[in-house]
Amino acid sequence: MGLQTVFRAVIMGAPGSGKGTVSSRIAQSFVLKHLSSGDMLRANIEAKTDLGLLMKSCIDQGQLVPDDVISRLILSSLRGLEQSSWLLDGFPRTVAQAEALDSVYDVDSVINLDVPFQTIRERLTSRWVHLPSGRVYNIDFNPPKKPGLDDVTGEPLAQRDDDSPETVSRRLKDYERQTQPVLEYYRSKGVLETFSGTETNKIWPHVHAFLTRKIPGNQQAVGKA
Ligand SMILES: Nc1nc2c(ncn2[C@@H]2O[C@H](COP(=O)(O)OP(=O)(O)O)[C@@H](O)[C@H]2O)c(=O)[nH]1
Ligand SMILES: Nc1ncnc2c1ncn2[C@@H]1O[C@H](COP(=O)(O)OP(=O)(O)O)[C@@H](O)[C@H]1O
Repeated sequence: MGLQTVFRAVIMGAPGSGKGTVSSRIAQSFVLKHLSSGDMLRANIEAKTDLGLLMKSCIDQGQLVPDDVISRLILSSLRGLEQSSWLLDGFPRTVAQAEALDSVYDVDSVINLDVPFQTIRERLTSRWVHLPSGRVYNIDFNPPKKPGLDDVTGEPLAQRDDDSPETVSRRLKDYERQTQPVLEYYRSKGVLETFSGTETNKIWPHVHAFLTRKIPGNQQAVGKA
């Protein structure tokens, strides 16, 4: 073991709690690889891969995809990243997934974004995404520079099929039933760190301070906070 080691983290929170938004800030401030399960699944749908075609209706309806499918996808993406720090966003979402991850890697920290469901319902109906990159916008919070277009590529933004109010309700219910037990799982391992609030801009400084303590100095991007 060298002096500097890698840092392996998971970011958790209900759909719409800000995982993607906070993850992109983390990826700007620290040297680590951000892997989003939702982005990977949507990329498969866009590219019409066998996996994407198989999973599309499941995802559009707001249902979780089967544990073995997502576990295989994520664990294979982590292969080759043994020497890198990483942040998993959207995985694990069930205890079975957490156990699958655990069988291969120890997780150093789990960042839990705790945001009231009412706040989330309001946010998700005004979420717009650039599907190819996963960049996420919000009409109120972080609107694109040009309405309806991605800031970087200028390509059109889309609303997610699973962000309709009914589907959001279903996703929040599934979150309580299937994902909250994962928080207990990590709490019992002593790696859970919860950040509560209704605004990402207020939560973010606490996440940043926490990671600054946790992440080896050579993996902190200079001049960015
Ligand atoms: N109004 C408001 N919207 C936010 C805030 N933080 C994130 N959002 C938006 O809420 C939506 C959900 O955030 P996202 O990061 O995609 O959450 P995820 O589903 O947990 O990955 C997106 O449209 C974000 O732009 C906030 O503090 N206030
Ligand atoms: N770990 C996972 N297990 C099962 N399904 C997943 C997982 N990650 C993503 N999905 C599928 O992709 C959808 C979108 O996920 P994600 O982009 O993380 O959205 P959000 O956090 O906004 O719910 C989920 O509703 C689910 O259908």
